Amino acid sequence: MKIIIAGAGAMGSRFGIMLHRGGNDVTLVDGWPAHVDAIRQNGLKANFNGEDITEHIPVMLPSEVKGDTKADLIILFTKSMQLAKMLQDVKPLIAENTKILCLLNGIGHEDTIEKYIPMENIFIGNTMWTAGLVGPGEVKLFGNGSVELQNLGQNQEDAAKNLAKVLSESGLNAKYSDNIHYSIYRKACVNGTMNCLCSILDVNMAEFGATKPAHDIVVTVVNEFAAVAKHEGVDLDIDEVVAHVESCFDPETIGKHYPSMYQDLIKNNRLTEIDYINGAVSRKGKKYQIPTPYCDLLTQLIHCKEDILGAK
Ligand SMILES: NC(=O)C1=CN([C@@H]2O[C@H](COP(=O)(O)OP(=O)(O)OC[C@H]3O[C@@H](n4cnc5c(N)ncnc54)[C@H](OP(=O)(O)O)[C@@H]3O)[C@@H](O)[C@H]2O)C=CC1
Ligand SMILES: CC(C)(CO)C(=O)C(=O)O
Repeated sequence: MKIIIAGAGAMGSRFGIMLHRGGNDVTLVDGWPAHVDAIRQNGLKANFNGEDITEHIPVMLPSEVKGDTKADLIILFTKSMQLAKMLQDVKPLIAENTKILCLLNGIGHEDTIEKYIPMENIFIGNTMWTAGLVGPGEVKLFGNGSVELQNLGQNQEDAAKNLAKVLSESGLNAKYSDNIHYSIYRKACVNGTMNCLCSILDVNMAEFGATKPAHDIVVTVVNEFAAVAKHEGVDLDIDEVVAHVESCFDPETIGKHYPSMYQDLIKNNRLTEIDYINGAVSRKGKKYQIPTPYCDLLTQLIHCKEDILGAK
């Protein structure tokens, strides 16, 4: 399958490497010139579960995208703030049947994608895989993960199941979800706790989980997400979601991971996706007249930290 990874940072590199090793025709598109140059010159280097590997995958800057070969599948892996621009940049690669799969963290990305792509070609989901950029052209990949996805358009269920099969054949452990908005809110609860709290407290997920107040904070934040989700027809099972969030504390699985927001803000002084996670819940809370004090404060604290660190 001809697959374009649109946004080949940490996660795009993971998916690119695994799909390429799985025999797919993969091309990376990324806007960071130093990263693109390094991949071109030396291949994409990864420490993959302890083993050092180099994968030689074609790579382009968005400005180099041409429409000579169309993609069967484009997997979006930008940061939320870069999504609209990337959709414009990859337009020449999109044919009538090109499927678009969005696995970004955050809530409501379909509202952006719908402006560029016909509904029948949009597939949305989320992933529990992790990845870290070590530097240009180099990533660190460890642990296990999974993907859930679903079609947005009608009568596209078989296509969604086929996409899950293609990903799973490359070891990405993907499954079709018959209620992806539930899965997205459930995953957003992980990010709405782990990402901001690890960034504010300067810890990994296992270290946060080992603190006494961790459980109470997780329960309160999940309740705020659930109250808002209910207004959108998504009825979260709060105990199950709390258990899912707390499964991230396990140092034997992904507990030693520093969430992507930590990598952005603390490691690289880059702006964060907070407005698409806790910030989205705060905005929706105001709209539905539901108090979301923890999400409001966590959003503001992350914005304070962005200002203090001069994040760009
Ligand atoms: N990392 C993780 O473990 C996980 C991340 N996610 C989600 O996946 C999506 C992609 O995240 P992730 O792969 O972590 O994003 P990255 O920050 O690793 O990459 C995203 C883009 O940011 C730019 N970039 C990254 N680092 C630098 C740098 N130091 N200097 C200049 N540009 C840089 C690059 O594009 P450009 O230059 O064009 O800006 C890159 O394509 C997000 O929605 C995230 O929340 C989901 C699960 C786990
Ligand atoms: C790995 C995980 C689940 C941690 O919150 C994540 O999605 C991220 O790092 O952004």
